[in-house]
Amino acid sequence: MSCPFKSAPLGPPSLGSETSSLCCAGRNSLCTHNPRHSTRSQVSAANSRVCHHFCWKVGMGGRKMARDEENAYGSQDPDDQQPLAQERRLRLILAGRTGVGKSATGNSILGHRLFPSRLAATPVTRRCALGSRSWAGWRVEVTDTPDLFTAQGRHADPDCTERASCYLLSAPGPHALLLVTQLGRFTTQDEEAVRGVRELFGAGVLARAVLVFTRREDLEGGSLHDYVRATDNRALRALAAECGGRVCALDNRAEGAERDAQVGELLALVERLALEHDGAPFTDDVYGLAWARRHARPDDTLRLVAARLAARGLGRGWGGQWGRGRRWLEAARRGWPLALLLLGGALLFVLLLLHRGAPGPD
Ligand SMILES: Nc1nc2c(ncn2[C@@H]2O[C@H](COP(=O)(O)OP(=O)(O)OP(=O)(O)O)[C@@H](O)[C@H]2O)c(=O)[nH]1
Repeated sequence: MSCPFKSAPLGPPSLGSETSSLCCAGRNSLCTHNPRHSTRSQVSAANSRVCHHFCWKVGMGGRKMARDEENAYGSQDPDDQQPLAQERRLRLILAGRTGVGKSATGNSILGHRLFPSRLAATPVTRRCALGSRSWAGWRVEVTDTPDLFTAQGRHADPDCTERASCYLLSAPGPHALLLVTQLGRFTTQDEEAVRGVRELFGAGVLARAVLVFTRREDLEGGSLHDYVRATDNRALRALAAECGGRVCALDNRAEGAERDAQVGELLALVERLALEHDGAPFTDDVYGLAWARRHARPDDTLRLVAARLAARGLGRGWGGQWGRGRRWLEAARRGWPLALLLLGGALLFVLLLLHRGAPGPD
C-alpha cells in the first residue's frame, strides 16, 4: 500500500538494520509515519498532517499483535512487514521546554539528522513528528514534540489538536517519556513543562520518565549522578527522585562511536524500564480511546481525542475555563480544614474576649 500523496518514488530503499525515518515533520517530509512507507513514497507538499493520519489509519489495520510488538503503525501490507516483523517496539516521547535540545536528542537517538534542530529565539518545532530506527532487536519509535507543556505552548494549542496528535503518534502508549532538560539550567520553565506533562498524561507517567540532560560535554568527564546529588536545585533533585533516579546525559554534538555509546546508554535504560513493565506501554483513557478507534477515520479520531483532552480542562475556552474552575474548587476543597481551624480559633478568641469583658459575680 503506498501513500495517497505520493508524488514521486524515492530512490533506493532506505530500510536497513540501522535506518531511521521521519513522519510529518513538515511539508515535503517523507511519508514514513509508518517507517516502511519511506522506501516507496513521498508526501506531496499539500498536507503532512493528513498524511500522517492516513498512515496512522493504514497502520492500524487488522493484524493482532503480540504485546511487545503492538504499534499503531503496523502495516497490512505483507511486503512491508518483511524486514521488521520480528522487531519489538520501544516507543519514546520527547518532552520539555522549548530550546532544551529535544529534537537534537531525537536525532542522536535515531543516529541521523531528522528533526529540525537549531539555536533560535523562537520555537523551532511546530508539530509533533515521528522517527524510527532499529536498535538491538527493537524498533525504536521517537515522537518529537513542540512546546506542548508550558502555558505558552498550551496557548498555541487552544483546541488540543497538537496534543491529540502526540497521542495518536505514540499510540497505544509510550514505553518511556524522555524529559529533556539542559545540564546546569533547570529553570522554572522546566518545572512548568514537567507540570504540563503531569497535567496531560497524569502524574503516573513519571514512573515511565527518564530525565535526559543535554550538553553532557559540560560535565567535563564528571559523574552525572554526582551532579544530580550535589545540585542545590531542590526541584531538580526532587524530579530525579520522582523519575526513580533514571537520569542520562547526551552530548548531541558528538558523532560516530561516541554518540553511539551515549545513545546505547540511554536506550539500555529505556529497555530496562520497558522490561520492568513486561514490555507493556504506559497507557490512559485517552490512549484507550485512540487505540479503540484504530480502524475509524483518523481525522475523526483526532477530533474525538482532542475533544476528550479539552473536556479534561486542557484547552482554552469553555474547557479551559472549566478546568480552571475545577482546579479552584479542588483547591478550595483542600483548603477547607484550614479554614475551619482558623474560624474555630477566631470564635474561641472572641469568646475569650467576651468572657474577660463580662462583669464578675459581685
Ligand atoms: N553544545 C550542545 N548543544 C546542544 C546539545 N543539544 C542541543 N543543542 C543545541 O541546542 C539548540 C536547540 O536544540 P533543539 O534540538 O532545536 O531544541 P528543541 O528543544 O527541540 O527546541 P524547539 O524545537 O524550539 O522546542 C541547538 O542549537 C542544538 O544544537 C548538546 O548536547 N550540546
